Amino acid sequence: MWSRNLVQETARPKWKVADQRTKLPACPNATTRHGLSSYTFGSKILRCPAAYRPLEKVVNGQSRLEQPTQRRASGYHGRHEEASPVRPHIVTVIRPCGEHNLRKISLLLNRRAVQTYELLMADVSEALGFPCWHSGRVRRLFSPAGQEIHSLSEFFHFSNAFLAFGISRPSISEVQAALQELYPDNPSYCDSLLRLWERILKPKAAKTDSGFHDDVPKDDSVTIQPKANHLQPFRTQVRPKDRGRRERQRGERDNREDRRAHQSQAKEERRTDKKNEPVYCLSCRGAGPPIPPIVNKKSAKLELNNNESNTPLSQDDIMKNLSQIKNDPNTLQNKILILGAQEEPPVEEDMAKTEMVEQKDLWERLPPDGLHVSLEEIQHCYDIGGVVGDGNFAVVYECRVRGCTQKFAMKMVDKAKLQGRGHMIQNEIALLRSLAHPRLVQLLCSHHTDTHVYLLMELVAGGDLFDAIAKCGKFSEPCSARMIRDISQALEYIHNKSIAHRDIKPENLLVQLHSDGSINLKLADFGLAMVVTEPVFTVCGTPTYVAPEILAETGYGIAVDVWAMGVILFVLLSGFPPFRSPERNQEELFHLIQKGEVHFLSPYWDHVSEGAKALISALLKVNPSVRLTASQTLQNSWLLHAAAQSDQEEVPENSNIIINRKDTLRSGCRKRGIWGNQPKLDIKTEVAQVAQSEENREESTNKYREANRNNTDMQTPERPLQVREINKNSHMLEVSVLVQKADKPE
Ligand SMILES: Nc1ncnc2c1ncn2[C@@H]1O[C@H](COP(=O)(O)OP(=O)(O)OP(=O)(O)O)[C@@H](O)[C@H]1O
Repeated sequence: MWSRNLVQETARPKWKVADQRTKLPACPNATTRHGLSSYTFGSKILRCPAAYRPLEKVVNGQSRLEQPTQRRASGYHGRHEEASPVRPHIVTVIRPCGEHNLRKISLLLNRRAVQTYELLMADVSEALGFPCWHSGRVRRLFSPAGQEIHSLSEFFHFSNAFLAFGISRPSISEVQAALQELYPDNPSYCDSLLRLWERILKPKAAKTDSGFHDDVPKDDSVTIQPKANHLQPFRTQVRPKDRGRRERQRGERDNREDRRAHQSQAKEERRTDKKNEPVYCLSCRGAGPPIPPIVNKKSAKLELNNNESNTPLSQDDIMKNLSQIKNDPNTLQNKILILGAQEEPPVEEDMAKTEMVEQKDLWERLPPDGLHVSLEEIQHCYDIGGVVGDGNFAVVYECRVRGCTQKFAMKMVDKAKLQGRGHMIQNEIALLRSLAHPRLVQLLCSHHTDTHVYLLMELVAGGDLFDAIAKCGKFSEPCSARMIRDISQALEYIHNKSIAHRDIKPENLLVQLHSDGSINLKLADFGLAMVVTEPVFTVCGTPTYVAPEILAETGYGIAVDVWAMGVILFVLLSGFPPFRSPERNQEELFHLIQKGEVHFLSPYWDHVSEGAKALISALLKVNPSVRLTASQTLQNSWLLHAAAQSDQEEVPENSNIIINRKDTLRSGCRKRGIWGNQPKLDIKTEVAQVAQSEENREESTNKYREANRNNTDMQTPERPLQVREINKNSHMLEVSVLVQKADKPE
């Protein structure tokens, strides 16, 4: 059993899902399973044949409820009964979307972390690609034999496979396709299940509402609130008493259309705005004082120097100055001044001073920090600009305090999306308030309205490391060393406070661009961070970066962050992660992580120094007690040497670090954490295939260096990646993205 007092959990673990969208051919067959991945739990799936046997091997008829519970003979996993409903549990969910499309996911579920059935449904839906606001979101779950699931206990006892449906009635062929996907090797079992479904789906003029609506288009493009009255046969006709509701919904739809029209009009007007004018929401424009022109990012620097000199000060010096002139550097005003000082473009001094006076007054007009405010107050105080990033729970916008010239990031968290995970954002706010370090994204203040939580943060304008890797493919040793130094500094700081971030990954590392073209990383997203005082057992994180001790459930601590940093260093230098499953099978991936064997494959690693490889090996030690710490990493000789080299290097003007975020944002591949650029495990074949292109790249690299020396414009060849869209023509599926090794350098 889980030891309750050992679980020091403050944040609900995230369920991370591999990409699982499949387009079935007209006649589904075994090949349709290609590319699907499952969430499994290391080698444990292999050790528990009764409860977790692979879906394909399920034999006729019995659900898990009917199967006798088998005790495992070995007792290998002491803390759970293998069939215990509280044990981490792997389930597969299939959502038919039309006759030839379906979406399939496999999830590793930690029963203890699931709080309500509604939350479970929302998470499953989100994992399938239907967020809670989406009309196609999952409304009903069924076992393969057609029993509807109504509660958490049913969900965790019933089956390890489910069919998910939206509001519209599924057709028998959709169900058939889903069953064939679940049990491709067992057609007779599929047939017997299908007979049950035929009975369930048979249209009857029943008196009760089945919860499915036959008048809804199959593509779920219309939002209709579900009416769940379960265990009833599906109904073909709409009850008269539903009409009022439908009309209301139609009214809502009209409103939405109005809103959309308004938005597109606003967009159009923005487009015609003068070049260089900041883009702000037109609807908010009238609400506050007029926006002064964008000037004087240097102003804060001058003021903070206390007019003693015009030379830029480091942030540390500014902090010192601030405390000397009796100001508390942790006040909101000074945090913002300090951040302002980090921005570069020089402007006229006088204007700068005037602006500073304005800015100082402005902070008093901000809504109270940490308190509940109205939307009007938010609109009155802030100008919200364009989107700079989005995550599972939040959208981050560029913003300004009205009347102030400095740009910030406003992270808006939709409370509806949190669904019982409100403590995650509270946790993030509480931790960020207690932290202040140049390698961490700074929280300035927070507000909440009835519907949203607003976090005013330092704006880190260079995108995140995920996008940078997707753009550049891989990085030089000096550049990688510099980034790892930044991450280590951030980790050293939080680990000294016993805080584990628990979600170190490129998406959470923001790229700060300096005027000289150099970059630094800043650590963001503390949603899973926690103070670790004793071993933690909660399974969370992102598969590629998850540490073996998390998977082993032996208790973990801050060392999990260092493991993830080791994975990142590997990715930075090679462009693909150290532990990969060619079939995107999480079971295999977790097995490899727990084995912890790192292979530096030729030719990818041939040109990487032994020092870099040694550091990776020292960071990716399976045993956390012999793994390097963040402080030790900072003392590593390769890191010191290579990072110093990077500090001295001139950054080429055509450095490719500034990336077009649209590709990755739109595709959603960053959300799903896809590493499409991983080489297949059959490396011999691959080596043969890429040998030629490697030669080409070598040649091209030389040309690039030459071009740099001559200062001519040329794109970096160090971009072995191409973004390729698949399923482009299917309106049912969102665009999936594969990042592939290019045959030739660009
Ligand atoms: N201060 C910032 N400045 C610029 N961009 C930011 C900032 N904070 C976040 N972003 C961008 O927004 C994205 C989403 O932010 P964040 O990771 O905090 O959201 P989330 O919903 O909590 O994420 P997750 O899905 O990991 O829980 C980031 O990946 C990053 O690209």
